Amino acid sequence: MKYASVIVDVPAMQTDRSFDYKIPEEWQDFLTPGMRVIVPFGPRKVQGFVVETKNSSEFDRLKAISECLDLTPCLTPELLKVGHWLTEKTLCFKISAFQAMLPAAMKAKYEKIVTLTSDQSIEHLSDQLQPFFNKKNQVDMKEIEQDVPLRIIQKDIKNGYLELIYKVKQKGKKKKIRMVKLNCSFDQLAEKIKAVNSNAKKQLTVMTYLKENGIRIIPVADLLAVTNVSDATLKTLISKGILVEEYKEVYRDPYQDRLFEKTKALPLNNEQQQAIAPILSAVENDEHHVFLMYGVTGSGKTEVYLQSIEAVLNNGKEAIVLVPEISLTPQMVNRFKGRFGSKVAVLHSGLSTGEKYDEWRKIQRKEVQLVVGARSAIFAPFENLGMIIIDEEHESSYKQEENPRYHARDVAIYRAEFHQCPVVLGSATPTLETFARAQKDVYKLLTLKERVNKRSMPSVDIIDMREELRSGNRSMFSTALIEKLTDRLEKNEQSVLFLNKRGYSSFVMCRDCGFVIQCPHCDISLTYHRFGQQLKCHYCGHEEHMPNVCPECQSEHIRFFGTGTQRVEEELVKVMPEARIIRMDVDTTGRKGAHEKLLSKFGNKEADILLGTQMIAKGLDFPDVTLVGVLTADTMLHLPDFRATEKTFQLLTQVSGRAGRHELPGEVIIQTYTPENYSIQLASKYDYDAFYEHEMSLRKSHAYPPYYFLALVTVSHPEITKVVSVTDKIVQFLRRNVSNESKILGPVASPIPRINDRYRYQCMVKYKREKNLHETLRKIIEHFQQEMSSNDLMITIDLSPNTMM
Ligand SMILES: Nc1ncnc2c1ncn2[C@@H]1O[C@H](COP(=O)(O)OP(=O)(O)OP(=O)(O)O)[C@@H](O)[C@H]1O
Ligand SMILES: [Zn+2]
Ligand SMILES: [Zn+2]
Repeated sequence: MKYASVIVDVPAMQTDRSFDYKIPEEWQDFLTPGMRVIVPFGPRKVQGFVVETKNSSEFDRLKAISECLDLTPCLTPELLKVGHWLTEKTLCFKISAFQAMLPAAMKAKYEKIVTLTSDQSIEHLSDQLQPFFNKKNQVDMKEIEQDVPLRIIQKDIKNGYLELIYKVKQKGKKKKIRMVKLNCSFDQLAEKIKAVNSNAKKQLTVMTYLKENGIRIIPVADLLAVTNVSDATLKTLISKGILVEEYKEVYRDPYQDRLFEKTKALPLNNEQQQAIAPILSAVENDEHHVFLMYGVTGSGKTEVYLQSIEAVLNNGKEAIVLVPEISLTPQMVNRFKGRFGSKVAVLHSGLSTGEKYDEWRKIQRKEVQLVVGARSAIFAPFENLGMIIIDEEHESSYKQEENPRYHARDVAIYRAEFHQCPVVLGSATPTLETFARAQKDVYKLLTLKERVNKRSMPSVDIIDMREELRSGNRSMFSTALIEKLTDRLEKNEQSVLFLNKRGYSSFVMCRDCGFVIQCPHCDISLTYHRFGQQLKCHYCGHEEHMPNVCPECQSEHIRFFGTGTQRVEEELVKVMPEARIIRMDVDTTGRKGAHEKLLSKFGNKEADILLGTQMIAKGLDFPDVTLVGVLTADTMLHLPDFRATEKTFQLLTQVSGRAGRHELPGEVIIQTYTPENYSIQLASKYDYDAFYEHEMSLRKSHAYPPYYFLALVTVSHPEITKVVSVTDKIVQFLRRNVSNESKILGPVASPIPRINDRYRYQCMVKYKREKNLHETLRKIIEHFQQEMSSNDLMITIDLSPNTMM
């Protein structure tokens, strides 16, 4: 008898371990760890992951596995290890860790389909399977399962003749394209052409086209386009039996119809050569090191990545490149596709569930060797990893803000250790944590001090907006900014205007009584969206219509405050009516592909000014951009977050880096109400080193990372008294169980004290060494387990909190 240990999909403390099941006879040969199964669990049947198979079990009276969901493991042995580690590291349930590593398609409802890998495969199929594929190349798994044992199907999958795929039940998603196929030989076609009535010109056109070009099968859309006939003509040919219709599954590659200009490795300059040498040596010798490539904007970091990857692929290994979601622009993707073509899979949240699954399958089937993607691409199921690159290492989006609360950088280092390969972290403004490690030689520091071709960094002017106001300028643009924008317009150069929206929204306030409209469920003001005159809550999604009068005092003087991009655009049109403006924000980029269209319009110089939010801060590389304006530099400075200054510094540096990247020199204007703030001052001088020193001393005196580690416990419940008493108990328990060296802050209300009608309290542990902290935190969860499942209590623990919100 064989047994399987299974982690079941019941996310709770009591079930957060593996359970043993019997493996039915017919599946014993092929059931391997990493496959998903359905098992009886109490009165129900649940999904689970097989984590181990074995010949004996210490338990008796075991139930048997009811169903196998995979015929190929969806998690490699290494990823299973990563899952266990994630559980330890982030205190999440094992099942959450495993599920986080799979594409969404495999968590949704789906049908299982078995398909032939190619037309020739049918000849090699087992006798029992052949009949299913005589007429079609895709068969529902349910049909086959009834007659053919799974191990026979699995054998043909292993041999590469069949593939099992999951088809997500999705509405309106196109995953097949309509094709027409010739239903006779070319000789027969020639006969038919002679026989056709010469009045049927359109039919003749189609038939002749197919014959002369030797085409047997073609997408309908293409055929219609080249022959200029209508669908009705094809229908006639189909009804005559000359053509047959067929739907063919295609990879939903969103970049498929773009052509990539092939690029070649550029000769590296001196600094680049010095930076790449140790990386290449690690690749050659299969050594695990973490490199920090600290290079100013435009210093050619990406070129170094590309050539390092080339070495990895030449070595027969695979690579993962993480880039922040918002800089995963077509421009960025093109740089990788241009160099590595079809060896690249791209994973980002703009793809549909099906598209993501297609890209993931390319990795699993070893059809690609390189993945470029956002955070979750770190779980790409490569088995022969040769390098992991994290571009813009400092980006906060690398941390997942829901369970499992992991940081992609930690996962990268863990995986790279396993594969004995290098990790390259790149940034012009590394996080203090990372830079501190590089200073201590835990990470190897590689420095690119100069821009490519010794181009100078753009010069930065800080404009004090309070001065502007005093001298009578009440608009949102300083005199200097307007002057420079006008100058660029005259010279036919381009400008980028950046509006820092984070932590700053357009709220609605009554000018008479000062009443601010708040979300009825959360203690936060609603954000005004001009589109549809709606007020929205960014935390719970609540929406309401903009009122005409103040709900408090009935005054009509109720207005929205704050500067949305739309407002800026309107104001800008007033002062510079002749400028062509492209606005990029959530409203203009909501539709799929819109982002890309707007950027390529700007790239083609169909506009003079690109106006946008965070979205335009990164990765953009346009040769004619010579001016960058930051409208309000300080909106983020005042967030209740110890990283607020660091984030401001990073953002200002990134934005400034968009100007003067090619032949033309660049200029930057930073408008601010707090010009004396050191992060603004030092960003304007590109002085990361001084910023690092200054910020480190503050972190030290306030006991924040990187000097201390943090653990944040957040408690929420619909009743405030409950929240307070639970948080209080937690704090007391922590005090009894951590060392004197550690500091415990709280209980206090969270910076947003109520979300979605739930009150929120928190406490924080600051510690240097605390061997038993995980253990202690686990005990807390265990203690409240009962109330968490029955009494609507929620406790979340974040062991690397990014924000304090
Ligand atoms: N060795 C080289 N010779 C000539 N041009 C180069 C070289 N390396 C990079 N470049 C070019 O210089 C420009 C800036 O390089 P790249 O985008 O790689 O810099 P980066 O450091 O990644 O920038 P950022 O972090 O600001 O996005 C690009 O247009 C790139 O093609
Ligand atoms: Zn009022
Ligand atoms: Zn709300």
